[in-house]
Amino acid sequence: MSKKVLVAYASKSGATAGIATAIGDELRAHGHAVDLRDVARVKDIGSYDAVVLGSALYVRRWRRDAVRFLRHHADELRQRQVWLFHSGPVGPDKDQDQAMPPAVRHLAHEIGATPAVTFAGSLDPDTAKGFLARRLAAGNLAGDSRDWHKIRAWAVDISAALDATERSAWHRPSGKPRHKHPAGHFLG
Ligand SMILES: Cc1cc2nc3c(=O)[nH]c(=O)nc-3n(C[C@H](O)[C@H](O)[C@H](O)COP(=O)(O)O)c2cc1C
Repeated sequence: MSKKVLVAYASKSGATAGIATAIGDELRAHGHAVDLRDVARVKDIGSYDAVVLGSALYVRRWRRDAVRFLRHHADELRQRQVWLFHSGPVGPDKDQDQAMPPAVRHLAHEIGATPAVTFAGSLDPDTAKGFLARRLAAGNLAGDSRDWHKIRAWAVDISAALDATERSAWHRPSGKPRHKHPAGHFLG
């Protein structure tokens, strides 16, 4: 059954936005209605059945707009299926899973989401913003490490979980947070 999905991202130099676009495309290809948005522009999530949120990692932190979104919409997110990802590692460490920043881990627990999936990122000398980014992009971290196969496979798993679940099953008017994704062990 088709679901309405918000795919939101917090991206400084475009790599995470590209990952979110690929996820949105895959969900659409599987019949879901997708809104792809910069998270800073999302005001209302009331019309969505599910939310996919991704942030770039900078100095082990999520972008502020993504954390703000989780905090601001925590009550509504708790009533929905939510998947989180972050985009970060580049260069020799591109395959290393990254820990969720403590604030994000806390919020993810609050809303009952499984831990964020790590996707390798991209550091492009042409789009790097800021002195430090440009310096790093001039060294051996430069390049696009995004693994489109892994990203699309994750989106396919999300689509399958959406298909398998009636929205009403996620509505929890009250009570303590609990894990919502029975399939979370292979999604997270
Ligand atoms: C100054 C700086 C700090 C970074 N810190 C981290 C980090 O702590 N962990 C990580 O995995 N990647 C880190 N990265 C890599 C970025 O997360 C990666 O380039 C990402 O894909 C950028 O996403 P964006 O283009 O959407 O902003 C850092 C990059 C820069 C330039």
